[in-house]
Amino acid sequence: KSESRSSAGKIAESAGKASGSRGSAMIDTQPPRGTRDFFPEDMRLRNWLFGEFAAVSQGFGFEQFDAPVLESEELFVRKAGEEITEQLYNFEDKGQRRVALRPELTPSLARLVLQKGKAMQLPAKWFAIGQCWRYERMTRGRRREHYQWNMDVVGVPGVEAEAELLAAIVAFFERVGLTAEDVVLKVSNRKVLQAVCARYGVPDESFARVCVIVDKLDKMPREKVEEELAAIGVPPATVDGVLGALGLRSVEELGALLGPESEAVAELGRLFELAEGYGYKDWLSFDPSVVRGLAYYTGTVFEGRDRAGKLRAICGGGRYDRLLAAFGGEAQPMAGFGFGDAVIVELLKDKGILPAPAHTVDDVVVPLDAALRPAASGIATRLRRAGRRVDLVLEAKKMKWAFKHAEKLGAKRLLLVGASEWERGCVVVKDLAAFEQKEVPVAELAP
Ligand SMILES: CC(=O)Nc1cnc2ccccc2c1
Repeated sequence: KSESRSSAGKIAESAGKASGSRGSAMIDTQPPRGTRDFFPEDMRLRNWLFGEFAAVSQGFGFEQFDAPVLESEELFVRKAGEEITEQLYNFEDKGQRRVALRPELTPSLARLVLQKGKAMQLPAKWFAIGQCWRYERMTRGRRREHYQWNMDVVGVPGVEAEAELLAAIVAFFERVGLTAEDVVLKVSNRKVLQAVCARYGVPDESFARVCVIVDKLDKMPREKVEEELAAIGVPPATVDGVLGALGLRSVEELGALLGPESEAVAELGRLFELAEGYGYKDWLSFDPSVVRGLAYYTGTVFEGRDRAGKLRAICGGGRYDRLLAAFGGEAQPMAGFGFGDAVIVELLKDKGILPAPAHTVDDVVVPLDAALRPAASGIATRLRRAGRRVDLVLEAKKMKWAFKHAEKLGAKRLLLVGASEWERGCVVVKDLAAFEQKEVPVAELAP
């Protein structure tokens, strides 16, 4: 120990010479590119947001899970040209293993369900709040990490699962003060595209890629989308048919196009009927242009958007019944959504309803002389055991300083431990809200 200390001492000493009074040359204090630090005031907002996510999830009877942010790369290797897999934050670790920082939580959920196997109690309703990563070229300058709230239902084949998930999203928006005038949940079903593709003879194995490409329609010019579709063998006539279906304006029109026995029509109709029952129908809008960019969706798809159309999707999700099979497991119906921590904050800011949670404590305790510090520490312990948030002043301070300090902290009470009162087994309690001051026996301190 002393050996390494002295060598560290030597390094510090030599560096000291190099850069004057400071120990060594200043490190770069910024976080890695595309990532964020959470100072206490940022952490208070994040804890508030995650608290709302968790409260809604628990209100719906969902159980929380988590998995490592580091996963085997194979979980995310999909051949559908998704942005999320093209920007995988992947590398080879020191054991020559191909690993990746998770870009989403759903594959980890699937892995846990497969790991649990027969022991899974179905239906399962699980939620998670986890950091997800992507590696974007510097050019875009976009963030490389965000936190995502996920809720998923495993083992329910009917759209009752999606209806429940949409209800949870609406419950969240209502909790944070947003209304159906601010936000719309756009709903569609990939079986629309599937039926149209089948009608035009698009091979099944191209379906996921078609969805990923068509999802880019609102992000790039139509010609570019047509080019990408042609590049995977979807001829222009088919592109017109496919894109035509995305322009439908009602479930009725959809029925006319796909016929009354279409599964998509039945599922969407049932979903809107359930939405009516929940009481959130006003939040929904059938929008066949909603495809979502994840390859594994197989049925219902949805996304939350600000009605002003200023922001990117707030959240998104859908049904993905084939993911477990794709991982070599027994197929189970699954549906879920992801809800990022970035766009929602933008929206709340725009609406002027972003909370600013303050740091506060209940009590400030200060010994009025050094000899009474042990007594003051005991007072703090007593109050903390009673559940009070206590700021114990750790250095010798005058009353005036303590008073200002307590005011700054927004404390409810200032407790002064002074010699004469202590001899009587009391402390002075200043009630900072009622501007009252009284002498209180220690035993009566915890309110
Ligand atoms: C608006 C935003 O920060 N989006 C974002 C940021 N980081 C990510 C990281 C992985 C996957 C998706 C991501 C999405």
